[in-house]
Amino acid sequence: MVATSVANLAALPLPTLIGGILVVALAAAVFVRATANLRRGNSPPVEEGVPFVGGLLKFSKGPWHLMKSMHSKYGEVFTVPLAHKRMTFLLGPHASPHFFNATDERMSQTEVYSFNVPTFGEGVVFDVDQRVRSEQFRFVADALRSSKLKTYVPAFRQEAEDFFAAWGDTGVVNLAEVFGELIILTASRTLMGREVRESMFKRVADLFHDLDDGMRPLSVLFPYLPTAYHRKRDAARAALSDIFKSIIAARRASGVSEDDVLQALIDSRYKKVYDGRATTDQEIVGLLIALLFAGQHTSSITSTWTGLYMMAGDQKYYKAAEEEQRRVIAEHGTDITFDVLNELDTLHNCIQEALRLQPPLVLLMRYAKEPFEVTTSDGRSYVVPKGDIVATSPSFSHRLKHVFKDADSFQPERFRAPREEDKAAPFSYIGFGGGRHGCMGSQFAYLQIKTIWSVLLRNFTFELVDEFPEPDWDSMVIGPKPTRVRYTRRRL
Ligand code: HEM
Repeated sequence: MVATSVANLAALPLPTLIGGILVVALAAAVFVRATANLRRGNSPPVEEGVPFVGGLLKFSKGPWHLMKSMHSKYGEVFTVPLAHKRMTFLLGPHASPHFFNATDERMSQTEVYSFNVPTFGEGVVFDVDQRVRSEQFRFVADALRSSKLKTYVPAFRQEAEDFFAAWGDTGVVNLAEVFGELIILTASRTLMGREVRESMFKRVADLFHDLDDGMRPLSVLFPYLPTAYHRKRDAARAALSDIFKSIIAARRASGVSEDDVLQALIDSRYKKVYDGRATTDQEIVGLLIALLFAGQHTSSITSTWTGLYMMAGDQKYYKAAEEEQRRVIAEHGTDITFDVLNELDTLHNCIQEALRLQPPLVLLMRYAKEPFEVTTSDGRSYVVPKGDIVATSPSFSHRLKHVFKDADSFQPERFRAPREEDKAAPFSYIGFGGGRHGCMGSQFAYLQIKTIWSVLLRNFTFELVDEFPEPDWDSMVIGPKPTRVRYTRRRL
């Protein structure tokens, strides 16, 4: 039967044959799409004109333009085909609660963030099931709770003062580079521990650099591709693991307990899984690396933007933050403590506003494990099908003009009464994410950035040498393009 049909086809003139094939292919495509839509119910609008690869190309230029054009065309919920996948966006405080409030059984992180496994290591975070992960995050939450954070402030201060003591009376620096170096120093003291800071900082910082350099846009799709960067990453991961395992062994042998996150992870025990055993060395190293990754670029980028916005224009906000420092010095003396940092509302709001305008994590993602319904602010209901990557975006949500007045301008006072624009609706402000997986290090980050900027405000004035920068969309975590500033030493 098949043979006969093929013979008949072969007898047809070529143009007729090609035409016939095209008609059949077109009909098949229409049928597949129509039945797919039926199968999916009323799924969100898809950018039909964009072929698979087209979405990817637009995306590779930075997701901002793609989100802007799709949002103006379709509203808060839409789907973009990305290579062989579909990414459905839920943008703004009306649609994004579906993202932030969903249980892990409905919207999972594992599928979309598992590219981190070669970096963080096996047996932790995205390499384990949800029950184990939530226990491991409990260890992290304990290590970062307020009573512990208080003890980290003197270390932040010491590192910042020593670092800036090496600056001259005046000079020109790239702030992003400065904070990149300083944040790994503070992290080494408070997260990795005294041993690393005192005797092997340079080696660990170099290894961390190689590990970080091995995480590139290509690694998201192909984390195990045998590239030179990935090989260096794997070697750095193994070397870091050896270093930390020997530190852990020495601490266990000596019985000495330190005040740092490493110690908190060593002392952690599972409650609901693994028969209540303690963390293994491999898990401790993996969690520590995951924390370094979560906090390093995000904090250094936010420190940089905070400074750049404060010193831009007529320096209105730099002067206001200086005034605030004068006030706390008059009240409490020159010490920088946990309680003093908690009084710095102006500086706090400047950091918050820098993070609103320039959140380093532009897209947050999950994987839809089951279909779910979402209703837009104008009453349209869609069913997002199982298997979609679901994304929301701090950068996009933070610029919505109906949520934030004059959304493109730097106005730290928007967070204070009577405006309090971030509180008008849940999930309006998502620089630290929110809901079930909100950032566990937000308080740590605020304390660290406030300490560093307090030291700077008390000792230097700044001016921009270059134009105010654009974001650099080529990186994984988005920061400003290199920008030079001039510092001048003075005492407040
Ligand atoms: C300005 C600095 C920071 C920013 C902007 C930031 C931002 C974020 C965001 C947006 C998320 C949510 C990710 C998602 O929903 O997929 C997140 C999660 C997380 N962050 Fe941060 N972060 C910062 C600093 C830190 C620091 C310093 C630490 C630790 C020392 C940290 C630890 C974590 C952890 C453990 C999670 C995962 C929480 C979970 O999945 O349940 N972050 N962060």
